[in-house]
Amino acid sequence: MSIAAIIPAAGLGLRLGGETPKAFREVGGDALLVHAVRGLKAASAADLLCLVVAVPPGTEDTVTKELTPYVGETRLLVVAGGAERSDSVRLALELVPVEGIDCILVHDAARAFVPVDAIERVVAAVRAGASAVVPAVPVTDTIKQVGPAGEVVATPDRSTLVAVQTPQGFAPEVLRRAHAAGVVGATDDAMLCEALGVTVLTVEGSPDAFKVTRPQDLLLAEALLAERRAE
Ligand SMILES: Nc1ccn([C@@H]2O[C@H](COP(=O)(O)OP(=O)(O)OP(=O)(O)O)[C@@H](O)[C@H]2O)c(=O)n1
Ligand SMILES: C[C@](O)(CO)[C@H](O)COP(=O)(O)O
Repeated sequence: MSIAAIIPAAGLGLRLGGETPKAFREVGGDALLVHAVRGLKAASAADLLCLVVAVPPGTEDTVTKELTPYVGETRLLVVAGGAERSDSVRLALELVPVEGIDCILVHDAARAFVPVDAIERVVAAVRAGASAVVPAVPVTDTIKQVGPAGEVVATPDRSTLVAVQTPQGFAPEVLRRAHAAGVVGATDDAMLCEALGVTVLTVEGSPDAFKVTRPQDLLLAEALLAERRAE
């Protein structure tokens, strides 16, 4: 059995700013999307049967050409993404083969620097029988729940909170059912599974799997990459 991976990379990156869609912004001379593909390939090697990337409409051919040198034997499919992240994942999921896959990973292009061992923990947990797996890290801020006027309503116990990252891993049948259910407003794929009553398991994530979201995240990404290249 093999792995399939979906990379939602169709976002505009409005919080990051700039003219170029976020997945195509470069760090250390390569696009975030290229870094994300390299990470998945490094973690799953020959096991990665198929990679489906959702991109801004109109960029499919360019992205196919740019990613082909990085995928080796893995089958690469590039599809136009949708209005929301979950639409992009759903459109990509439609292209994932049904036969021969025991784990589907969904991985943000924006979390381009996730370490190989974090990816491997997700895959191992799915292969050990979990239906849905998310990498998680402890929350370092105090989190407040607020009301409509910004007033604090509650302070959840921080020891019960985690921040979740990608890649998120799924048993293929569960991810397909979750996306078919038509839930709107989900900000990750695990949330769609939770809506079905599926138990979502957490495994240890990594601070390096931060999501490039705002301009200062690019500075962090450059520093992280320079450190890795110096090792
Ligand atoms: N319609 C969308 C929106 C987001 N994404 C992808 O989902 C991941 C996480 O989304 P986020 O970091 O929020 O990216 P953007 O939507 O691009 O950011 P912003 O909200 O600042 O515009 C990114 O890899 C992004 O490209 C996508 O494929 N399709
Ligand atoms: C999927 C995700 O990266 C998990 O933390 C996150 O939910 C994406 O959220 P965004 O606001 O669309 O970046």
